[in-house]
Amino acid sequence: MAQLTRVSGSVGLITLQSPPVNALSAAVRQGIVDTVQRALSDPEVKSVVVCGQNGIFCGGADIKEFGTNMSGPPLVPLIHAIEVAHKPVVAAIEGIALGGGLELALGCHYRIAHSKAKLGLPEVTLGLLPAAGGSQRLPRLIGVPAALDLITTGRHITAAEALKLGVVDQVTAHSTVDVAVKFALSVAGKPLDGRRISSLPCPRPPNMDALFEGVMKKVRQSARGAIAPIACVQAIRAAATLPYDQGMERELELMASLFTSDQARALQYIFFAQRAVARWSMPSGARWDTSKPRPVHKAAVIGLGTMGRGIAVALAQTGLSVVAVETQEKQLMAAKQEMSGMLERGAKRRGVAPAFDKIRYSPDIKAVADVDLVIEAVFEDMALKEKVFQQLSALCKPGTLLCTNTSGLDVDHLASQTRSPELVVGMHFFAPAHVMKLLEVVYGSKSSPQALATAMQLGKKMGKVSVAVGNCRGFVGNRMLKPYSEQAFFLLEEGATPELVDGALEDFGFPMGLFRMSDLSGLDVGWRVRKVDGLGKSSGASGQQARIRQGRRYSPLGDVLCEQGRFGQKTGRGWYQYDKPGGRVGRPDPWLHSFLEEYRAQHGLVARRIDHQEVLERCLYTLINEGFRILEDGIAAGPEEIDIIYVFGYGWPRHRGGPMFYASMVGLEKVLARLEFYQEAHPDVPYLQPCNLLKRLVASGSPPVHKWREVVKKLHSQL
Ligand SMILES: CC/C=C/CC(=O)SCCNC(=O)CCNC(=O)[C@H](O)C(C)(C)COP(=O)(O)OP(=O)(O)OC[C@H]1O[C@@H](n2cnc3c(N)ncnc32)[C@H](O)[C@@H]1OP(=O)(O)O
Repeated sequence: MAQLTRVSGSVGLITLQSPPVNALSAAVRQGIVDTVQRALSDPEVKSVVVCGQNGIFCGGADIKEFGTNMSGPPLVPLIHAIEVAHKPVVAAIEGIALGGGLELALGCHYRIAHSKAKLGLPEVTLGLLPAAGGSQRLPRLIGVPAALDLITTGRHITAAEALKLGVVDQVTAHSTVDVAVKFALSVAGKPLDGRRISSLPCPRPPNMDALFEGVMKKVRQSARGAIAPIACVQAIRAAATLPYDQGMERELELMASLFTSDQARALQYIFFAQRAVARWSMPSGARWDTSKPRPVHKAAVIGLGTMGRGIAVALAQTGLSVVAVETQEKQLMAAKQEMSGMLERGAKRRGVAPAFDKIRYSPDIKAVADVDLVIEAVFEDMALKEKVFQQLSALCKPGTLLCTNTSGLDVDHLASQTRSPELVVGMHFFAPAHVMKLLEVVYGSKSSPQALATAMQLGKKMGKVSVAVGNCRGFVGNRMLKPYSEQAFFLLEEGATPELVDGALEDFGFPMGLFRMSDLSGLDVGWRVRKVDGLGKSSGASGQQARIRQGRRYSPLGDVLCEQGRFGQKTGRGWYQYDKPGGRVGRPDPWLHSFLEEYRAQHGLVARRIDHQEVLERCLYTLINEGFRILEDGIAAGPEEIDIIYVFGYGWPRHRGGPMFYASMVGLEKVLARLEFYQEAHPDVPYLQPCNLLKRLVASGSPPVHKWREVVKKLHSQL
């Protein structure tokens, strides 16, 4: 909806009214058409200001309408009608002007923004392009290179940057609407020819072909298979080379191919999933909107290894007072030095002063006495963590929340070491903790809703995408990774190479295949865990028996490499070879290929041809199958939790929407059939056994992914 009022005698003020972000729903578009028409035909109105209700200009097209039978007036002619108006129209931009919102403002003759406003064309992040003239008007207004940057990244810019680039004409720290109305009065009756962006020539950059070629190459590389960024470049090229009308035709044509694409559906699913996971619930029925978080002003981090350093820096950057505890003097000094650098670089990037004074370093764990929350980040060793939790329980003031940054150890067991198990939760950060967006917040069987609410709120404050999950070995992310990596090892045994497996996964869209990733994080990490689990020691025996552990198929390949000191990048050798220890560029290693051949011969394995499809099906479908088990076990409340964890923490390509969404796109019948097929071929691999929930969903006609949450809820209520 939109409302027209007359202010200051002769200014027609059009206010968009559609909370929470004044998105351009059918009703709002109709409202704009009607109010613009009335304002332009009213002889008393000499100029017009467009603004949004509640200090928010406009969040763009109503994403909820996509995928429905869209009705109401389309945006392009609506914006065109504003641009060709004979009375000046001024956009008063407060809060946000995003997507269609900014395109609407670009159709106005003047743009005035509040200093705190954010502007952008984020359509690419939803699998689209700015197709209400944005791809044609923006390059005409600010030039091709700047438009390429904004449109292909979808980044939001500040009002100050918008002014510098020429997106807006003026920035004010006062009431934007008042300033815009005053300005509208001053330009009433003045000629508008130079103010209609579509009639401006697009500035042609020197070496235009080379520029577009270079940008296209860069975009293709970073897009990892996403089609929207490429279409954005093509649309801007049309702006730079074609007259406006033809450019608009090209924009429409490109948008048509994106609008109904699976990628757009996947990206829009992720947009809503990210918001859905913030509305967490616990099996007890406790929910985000009924559980009050405790205030956290002061926090402590125990253990200043890589994770602890990142967590402490992230907390300090959030504005909290932090006590950073490291009992080993040498490690404390090293941490202090590195964390100062991290704070300095972070502050420089954000244009603020470094938060050095927010962190107090201490070698003594007693320094936690007055904090509101502790995050334990010591080495991943249960005995050590047990001891720390016993100490924390004795030292902290009553009511202090105790969190463990473990990547998979039992939160309930740690809680049992304390006097107040209801105050214990897991906070699983991802390295580097001050950069990575994902936070798995793990509630144990005794965690109180308030404890979970506090950790979730803290995560949000830290700028993390926080996902609440139940307690089990590996939680959601690492638990699903296990069958995935197991299949990759089996594929090597059966004839694949690390580069073949990685190539398939990277073509799918992962930034790094499993073996490349394993070289980066260190092969010894998993080896240590396997040894604790009673695996991880190569028996030296040969034949099939050597590859059966604890009653199931097991591949000792990774263990054998570790026994040879091949830990990955840090030792210069792993699944790949590197120029030197610490080298970053991995090359296929002939030694490893011979080693695989010898290994197969030793174990009576005959190599066969493996293609990309088999790699994807075996690695990804077992991971998805485990995702269904996680839903069945009630560890994640819905597929959205799993998908957000994989997109934000595990490099799953966003344009494929996360593993569970991907399964729904592939078709659950197909996933089930392929799992059954592989299970028949490998009966000694339990992870290939299709899980009951998957079978149940297929039997009930494979409902769409947004219905799974309800199915799972029903399933649990029947138990
Ligand atoms: C015809 C095709 C044309 C396409 C052109 C386009 O315009 S595409 C859309 C371009 N716009 C965007 O991509 C903006 C998306 N929104 C955001 O980035 C953020 O929501 C925000 C506007 C920056 C606000 O962020 P904030 O953190 O303050 O709040 P939330 O993200 O939680 O959002 C509040 C609720 O508003 C819903 N919402 C936001 N934007 C839209 C939108 N464009 N359409 C529909 N709904 C939107 C959001 O889902 C939240 O709703 P809840 O029900 O509370 O979850």
